[in-house]
Amino acid sequence: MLFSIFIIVVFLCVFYRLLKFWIFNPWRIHKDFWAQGIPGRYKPMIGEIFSIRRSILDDDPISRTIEMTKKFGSYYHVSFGPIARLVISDPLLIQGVLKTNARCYHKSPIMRLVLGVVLGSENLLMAEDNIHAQHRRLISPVFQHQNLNSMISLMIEITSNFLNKWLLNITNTTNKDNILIVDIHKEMTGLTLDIVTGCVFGSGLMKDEHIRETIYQGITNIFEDIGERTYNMIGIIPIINQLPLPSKRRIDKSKENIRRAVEHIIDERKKGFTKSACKGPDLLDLLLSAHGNDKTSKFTDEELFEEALTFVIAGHETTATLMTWTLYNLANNPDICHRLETEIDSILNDNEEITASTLSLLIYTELVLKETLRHNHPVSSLFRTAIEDNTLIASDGKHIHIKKGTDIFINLYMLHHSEEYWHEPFKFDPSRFDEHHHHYHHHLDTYLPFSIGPRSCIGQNFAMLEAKIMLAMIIKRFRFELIPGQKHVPDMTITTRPKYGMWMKISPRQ
Ligand code: HEM
Repeated sequence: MLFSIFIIVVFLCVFYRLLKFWIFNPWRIHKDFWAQGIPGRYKPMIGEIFSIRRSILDDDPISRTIEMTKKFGSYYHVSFGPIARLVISDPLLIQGVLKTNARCYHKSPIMRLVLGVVLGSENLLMAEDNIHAQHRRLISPVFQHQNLNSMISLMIEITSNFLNKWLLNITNTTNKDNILIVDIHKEMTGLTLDIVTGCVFGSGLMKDEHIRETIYQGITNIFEDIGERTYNMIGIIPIINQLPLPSKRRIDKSKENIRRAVEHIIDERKKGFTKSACKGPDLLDLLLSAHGNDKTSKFTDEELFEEALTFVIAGHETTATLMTWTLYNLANNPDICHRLETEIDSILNDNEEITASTLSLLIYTELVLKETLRHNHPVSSLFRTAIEDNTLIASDGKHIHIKKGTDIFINLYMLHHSEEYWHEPFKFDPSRFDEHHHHYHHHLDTYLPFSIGPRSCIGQNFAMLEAKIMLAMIIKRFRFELIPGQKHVPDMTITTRPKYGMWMKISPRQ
């Protein structure tokens, strides 16, 4: 009897929680937005899932976001499944969430559910509040210029070896046309993974082909599964998200393999069996020696593992996506490509000796990367959730009261393509970032490729350094052409990588 009552109570509790999650909470938030005169629409239970899914199946995710912004403006409320969210592309609102009111926001549960299965919660990307602040303090010095500069030679060496392989394939005697046809995104992902793992793990990774393969394969598989799990909703519904379905089991297995490999690397380094492959300490050395002012707070083994993996996960797809779209833009804009070639030819010598000062001369190269970071931003949206009630102010002066539990979708794509802030926003034009030419002098932050505030990208200087080196070396040696008849669809799930790859014809320049 007692047992039956217990079962009924448990059942009612679960039922109530589900109702609250699916119906009461989102309804409360939407009602509040309507009362404040904020435009939007609410479809109970499913929200926008089907319309988003349709736009993905139709290979046109961008039109949807443009249409919604045209219809509702730079802030509006919708739902994603059971999650009520405010979509914002207004720069002042974005600044409020990421900077001014940052303490009222956490990363959204969606992100936690999607990436948390891989990364855990004790790392810079996922941790919150005090733990995040402590990790950020420990890690910030790791990315100082002096440390980054000592990584340049390794970045060059890895890129050079990589490009030599292309050349070898092209000059292969069986290759009569002297060209190579590749999925450039896959190539760039391989290259950025080589660079980031080289800079994090050093010789420990490079000397062991098995470990390297485990990490590469594991990360590739995990990325595929989490993308899929977001859109069939399995990955974003609590409890269901933990069920041992095939995708979850695959993720767990890959994660376990990666964990063993990375723990092995860390262990070897601690014992002094391996060392940095950079001129100075690598990221693992720097993590191992990071400590607070009191010299006592150091990372635990679990934290070390998670932070090292975070660098690899946060650092490779993003940079690869930047490279892919940069080459795409260059292939579509021969004049810009020609100007870039001229700059690179005049600054780089044939021995590929690149130093920090050579890099500082590659000004147009930087503009091309900056414009791609605007036009084809690798991270097109950021997700937050309000952990307490707070008020945001939009650039039109409107005060918006945000209820605790509201999800915020920061639409960086629309911010970077707003006609209000950018002249011809859909045109690829690196010169818009040229100090001498640019015509915008607004006080608002309208360009946020690396986000802003206490959670902005800690690897941004690393990423720009790496991208500049890769682009300069690639353009110095090769020319690119898009294979006609392809669809170029940005997959907007995690990064804007091209959904169907990016097939290009590569030929040597000299
Ligand atoms: C072009 C390349 C890159 C882009 C566009 C990019 C962009 C971003 C953005 C927008 C965020 C904020 C995410 C959020 O708030 O949810 C972020 C965070 C982060 N990024 Fe990057 N990133 C890039 C490369 C890298 C690299 C190379 C590394 C490491 C080596 C890295 C490490 C991180 C970390 C650890 C965070 C979390 C910081 C925190 O929450 O304190 N990123 N990145």
